[in-house]
Amino acid sequence: MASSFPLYQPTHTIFSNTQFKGSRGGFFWRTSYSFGSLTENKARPIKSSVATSPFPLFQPPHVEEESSSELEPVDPDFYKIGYVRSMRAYGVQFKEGPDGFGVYASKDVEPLRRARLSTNDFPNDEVGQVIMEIPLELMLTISKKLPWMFFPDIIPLDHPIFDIINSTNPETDWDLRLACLLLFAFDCEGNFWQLYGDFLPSADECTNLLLASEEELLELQDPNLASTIRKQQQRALEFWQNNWHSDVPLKIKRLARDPQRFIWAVSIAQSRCINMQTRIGALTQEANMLIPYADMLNHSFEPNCFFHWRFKDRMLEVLINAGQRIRKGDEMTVNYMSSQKNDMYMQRYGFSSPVIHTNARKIDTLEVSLIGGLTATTKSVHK
Ligand SMILES: C[S@@+](CC[C@H](N)C(=O)[O-])C[C@H]1O[C@@H](n2cnc3c(N)ncnc32)[C@H](O)[C@@H]1O
Repeated sequence: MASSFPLYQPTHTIFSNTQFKGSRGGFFWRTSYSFGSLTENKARPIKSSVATSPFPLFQPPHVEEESSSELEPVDPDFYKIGYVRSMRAYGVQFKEGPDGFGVYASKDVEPLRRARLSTNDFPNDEVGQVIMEIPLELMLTISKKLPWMFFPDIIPLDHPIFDIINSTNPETDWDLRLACLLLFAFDCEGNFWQLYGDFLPSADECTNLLLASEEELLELQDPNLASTIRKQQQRALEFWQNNWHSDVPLKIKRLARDPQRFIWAVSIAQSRCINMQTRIGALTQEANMLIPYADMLNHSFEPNCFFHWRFKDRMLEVLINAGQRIRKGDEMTVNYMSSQKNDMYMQRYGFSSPVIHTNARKIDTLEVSLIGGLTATTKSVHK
């Protein structure tokens, strides 16, 4: 145990006022991302002014005139790496702004008259209501209950990371488990996450409070929250110390050579995990998932989008709420955790909102899962 271990100090954090006004009226504890900053965890490429050769099969959505100078279109490679693996994005662009990456409408969308629960029922002319489709193969998924399962099946049976994951409690240690999977995926030659990792927030960009220094925690207005975070930092550190000690084989060692790398992976898991019930064959199970592209959606208590798991072909789809009118340039948002307290948002995502809204529209929301992360919902709207 090394409780005095100095946690990673962000290089450019300005924290004197503890919490900062976010662009959506909420507050977050760090300054907004610095565009193009170089850090130990790879900086996220931003729009390059140099023309890139067009991708032969799919073109990233045409970059329209910016509605706000604050938003930077993301590097075309961000689309390409997903498109070649059957990710699809319709009528939206990914852009980088004050809250990091976000998803924005690239065209107006008129409201649908009625909601549908499955895009399998969608006639072609209504497919525009789906803004993203992400295949299971791209996700990092681990079941919440024993016997645990993960997908895709990237870990060889005899790999020691198996034992490390098996030593965890599936219900409470989902973040440690996902962090292990993520670090393993980064180490797998040719794995999609090696490429997608370039677009994840680095340690000094990620706003999850696990990455806060002691100095920063002392400035938090809520001492209980600070103490919760200290315990979580300690838990992650102890996990790394127990499993990444000097005798472990190189194939484990190289996944997280220092605790900062592991704690960064845990903070990515905490701030980007989506909980869903998935059905693979006859087996239905609750899973914690890192879902590329969908994890770029920012939060709103009045979201215009929601997630839907399409059982038939194992796709996550992101749909626009039926009845919702979208204007070109609007940000597409989901509700991360309805009915959760603000300190949970601060802890997990690094921002809080002055008001937690209940949705005023007449919507039935069936929450597939409520605990610990972005929640997949299916909705039906009353006429
Ligand atoms: C699931 S990620 C969303 C994508 C993220 N913006 C990015 O750049 O990767 C969650 C993180 O986005 C940011 N975020 C999402 N919604 C926000 C909001 N309403 N206000 C401020 N920050 C938000 C926070 O940094 C949060 O930890």
